Amino acid sequence: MSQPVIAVTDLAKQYGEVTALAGISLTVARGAVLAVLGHNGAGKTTLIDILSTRVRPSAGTARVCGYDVVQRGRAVRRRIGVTGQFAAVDDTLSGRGNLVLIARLLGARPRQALARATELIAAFGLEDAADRPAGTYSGGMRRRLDLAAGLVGAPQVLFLDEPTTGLDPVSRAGLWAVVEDLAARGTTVVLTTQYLEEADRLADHVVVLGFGHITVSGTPAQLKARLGSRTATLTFGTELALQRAVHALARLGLAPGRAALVLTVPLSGPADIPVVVRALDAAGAPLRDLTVTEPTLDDVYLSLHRTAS
Ligand SMILES: Nc1ncnc2c1ncn2[C@@H]1O[C@H](COP(=O)(O)OP(=O)(O)OP(=O)(O)O)[C@@H](O)[C@H]1O
Repeated sequence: MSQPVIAVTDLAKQYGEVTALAGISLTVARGAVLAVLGHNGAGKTTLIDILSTRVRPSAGTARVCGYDVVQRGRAVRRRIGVTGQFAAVDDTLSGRGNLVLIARLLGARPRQALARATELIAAFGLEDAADRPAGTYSGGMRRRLDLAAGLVGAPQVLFLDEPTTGLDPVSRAGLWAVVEDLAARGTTVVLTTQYLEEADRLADHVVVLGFGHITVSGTPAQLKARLGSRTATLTFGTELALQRAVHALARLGLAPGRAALVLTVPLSGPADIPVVVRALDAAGAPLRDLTVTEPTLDDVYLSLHRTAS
């Protein structure tokens, strides 16, 4: 296996009495997308700040692109992009002007700089406003420009701290497409998010932080399989059929939830569906409809919170 692009070992950060990170270890492979989830104050931003060399760890080590973030900060900074928080946008320049300027500062020729700016403007849906001063942009447009600015240099590793907070659904989808495209081309992405849908959609690996510890870690599918359960929604044509079904399910040890002529039953494995259907048939409780819902990461997250509290 090739070297991980990010390797974190026993990383800890203490702010006075506050333990922001309590000694975490993780690795991220090239081109992978890691989503870091967690409650407010869980340590997500601290992790990003250490990996992007803004904050020094109190203990442990972190390497990005093979370079230690403390010893070789400059080498790390040359290879990463950090969007959102400190991308500087000049209000007097147009959106396009800002992006061209950054590209030029990063060493691109005028024509390349303009091409890169135009590509990013299109990716973030800023075409209509591209030639207006950035100072006239709405909050959401400004945020999109900030994100585009962080991507100008085509970094090897991109850190996105809550990248889509405050974006409308169209802009969010635009950002997701950009992240997917970058990862497909080999850029490693670490993002923090409050949106489980975002982690589910983008991430190869999810780490949930709780009070500075890794509470759970795995692929979105593994987390859902481990902590969520599938639910069967059974719809009946008559009250009689439903009553029979309730008794038949009770004999299987299942306690369904009920609303009108609909029962919802948590399932623990694939074999449960045929078992349930056969039991209902045998009880003379014909089904009008059956749907099975997979757990979402939201379910997983809520279940973790319930366990923690
Ligand atoms: N500069 C600082 N000085 C003192 N305490 C800090 C500092 N930065 C972070 N902390 C504390 O460290 C803990 C972790 O904060 P961090 O910002 O990493 O959490 P987070 O998971 O990003 O939270 P949020 O979702 O609210 O952004 C919190 O208790 C926070 O108050």
